[in-house]
Amino acid sequence: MAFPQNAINSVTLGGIVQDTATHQFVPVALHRMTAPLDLVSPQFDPLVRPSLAPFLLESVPERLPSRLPPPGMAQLHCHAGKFIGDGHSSIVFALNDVKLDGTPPDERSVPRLVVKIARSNRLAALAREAWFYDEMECLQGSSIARCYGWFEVDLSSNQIVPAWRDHPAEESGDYDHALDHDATVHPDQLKRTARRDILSVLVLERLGDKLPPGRHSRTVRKDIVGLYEDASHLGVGIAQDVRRHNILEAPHEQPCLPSLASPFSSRTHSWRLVDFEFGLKINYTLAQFKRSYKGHVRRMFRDTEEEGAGNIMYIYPESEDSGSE
Ligand SMILES: Nc1ncnc2c1ncn2[C@@H]1O[C@H](COP(=O)(O)OP(=O)(O)OP(=O)(O)O)[C@@H](O)[C@H]1O
Repeated sequence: MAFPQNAINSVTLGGIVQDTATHQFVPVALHRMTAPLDLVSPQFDPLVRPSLAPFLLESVPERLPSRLPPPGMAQLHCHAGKFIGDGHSSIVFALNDVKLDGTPPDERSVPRLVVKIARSNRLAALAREAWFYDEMECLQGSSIARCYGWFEVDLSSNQIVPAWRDHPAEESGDYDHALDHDATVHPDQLKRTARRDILSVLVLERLGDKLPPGRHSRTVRKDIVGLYEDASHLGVGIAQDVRRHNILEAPHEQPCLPSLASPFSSRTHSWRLVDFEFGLKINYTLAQFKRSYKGHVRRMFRDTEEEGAGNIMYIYPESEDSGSE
């Protein structure tokens, strides 16, 4: 039986929140959040000269209607397990002991899951990412991970999240740079930047390994370029964050769901994208998107190859190159 991405209404999550008095981990109940449609303000580059017509659309493409059924009321019970990875904004754990409405889920319809936990000072970034998962619903399961929802709970004064301390961000600045990507910052987002007492998470399908360092075949390169191309069809640019850490293998460890064909290219990808907090919704034509992501993807493959050859960790320079492959 199908288990749609909006079937879960609440999450009871163990292994993340600790009681400061007893030092015991306590389960917490998170409720489903809905990102308002205007949470992310689209960028609009005006078509000031006819010569810009190949690059700019007259308006930003509207969100495609959702194909999901009405939201469900399922309760997910789970426990945070192995640490999988982290970044500027979040910490990701595998989910274990998953139960839906009290029973283990049907493995044919519910994949292995992860929980992506916002750092206490990156609540706005996670909200932005949740918005992009909604915006790209038709790519979930083909070019991006399936997202089973955005959930939150207010923490009480005697609750802490040890993961925030145990997996600190590399840079300690408090400012949430995800907000730089909005022309107008939504009032909800401004409120979120002032809070430090919310546990905010995304529940995502668990994908495979990151794109490894080394030289990649033409087939892999084409597959990955196709992921960015798919997002462009929705007016979504994610070229700002092209890094091999955000390109993960499509899942193949059971239980997992089959990869779907891209609704735009009909190709079934072997790779998927994650991490959309720096996404842009913008009035670019496909040609302009291609100009923007191709250079970033080419540079990412070049760095990945050099990293494989010499174990060099690349710090990306500010300047961008672009052009066709
Ligand atoms: N759905 C997933 N399945 C498996 N691993 C994942 C998944 N999502 C994220 N990860 C792992 O967790 C790491 C951190 O996730 P992500 O890059 O989304 O975090 P972030 O804090 O938004 O990162 P950034 O530093 O780019 O802002 C990823 O590099 C990846 O290894």
